[in-house]
Amino acid sequence: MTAIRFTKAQATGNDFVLVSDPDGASPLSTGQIAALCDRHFGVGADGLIRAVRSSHHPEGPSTLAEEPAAEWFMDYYNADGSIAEMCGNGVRAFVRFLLESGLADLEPGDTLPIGTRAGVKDVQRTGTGGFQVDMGRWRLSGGEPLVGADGLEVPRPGLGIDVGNPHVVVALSSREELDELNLVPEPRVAPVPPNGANVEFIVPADPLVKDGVGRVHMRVHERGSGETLSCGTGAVAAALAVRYWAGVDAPNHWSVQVPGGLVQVRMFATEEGEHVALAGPAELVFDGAIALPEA
Ligand SMILES: N[C@@H](CCC[C@H](N)C(=O)O)C(=O)O
Repeated sequence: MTAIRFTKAQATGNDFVLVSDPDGASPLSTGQIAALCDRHFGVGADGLIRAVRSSHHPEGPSTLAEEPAAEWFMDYYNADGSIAEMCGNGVRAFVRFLLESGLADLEPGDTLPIGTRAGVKDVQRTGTGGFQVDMGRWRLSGGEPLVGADGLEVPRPGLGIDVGNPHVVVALSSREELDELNLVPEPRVAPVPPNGANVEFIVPADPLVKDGVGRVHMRVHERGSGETLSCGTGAVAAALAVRYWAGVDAPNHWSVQVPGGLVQVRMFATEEGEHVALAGPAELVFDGAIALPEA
């Protein structure tokens, strides 16, 4: 059995195993990824990220055609080994890893473009030591499915939103209802989304808007990972959904409280239409080596 070196990272409690494979020479099987992410027999994480040079990744040609400066590709997998298009917390952890490994530089005010399956994402440092990611365009998608969950007496309507990966956001009536949800069983979405979905349950804070910033509490069940302490793309979808429901006077800056901390979501105009950005912290936790099971 060969050993693999890894770094463990977290971003508002959403945790990741990061492995460096600059030449894309060591792809991991679904079973190997699930074994590394296993919290009892492996490192334990919500997802795994391979750092691959875009020039050596199968999706590299489209990445480099979009942005030739996107040297690094975030090759993201969920804890069960399934592929995801994008991870908002993961991209901040990925940039922290690139910087601390000496694989990239990012001066305050500069931008580091990162390749993902959902296109190139521009990352900047924030004034508080974290990172802000321009998540790009978003769209309503998947209609208004009904969502059932352990703890809800009857299914509730959700709102489908695509922010590079699929989400369904469900509004609950109180903090008690949010706290009492059991998100170990996967929420039931009907009709079933063709590619699955991450499901966010939200409750507006009281007051909803304070000092011009919208505020919302969120819990999430992630596709391929189960309940997590945070989901960056989920926080973006939650803020977009609440703004959509709140109407024309709703703010374009939202603070999303998740079990693992606080992230900021901002909507802003660009030449190609509205973009949405996500900001928050990301830290490396420890390095190690672990035996890699046969593929
Ligand atoms: N935790 C991530 C999202 C990871 C991917 C997701 N589970 C999916 O399958 O789409 C985030 O911070 O956005």
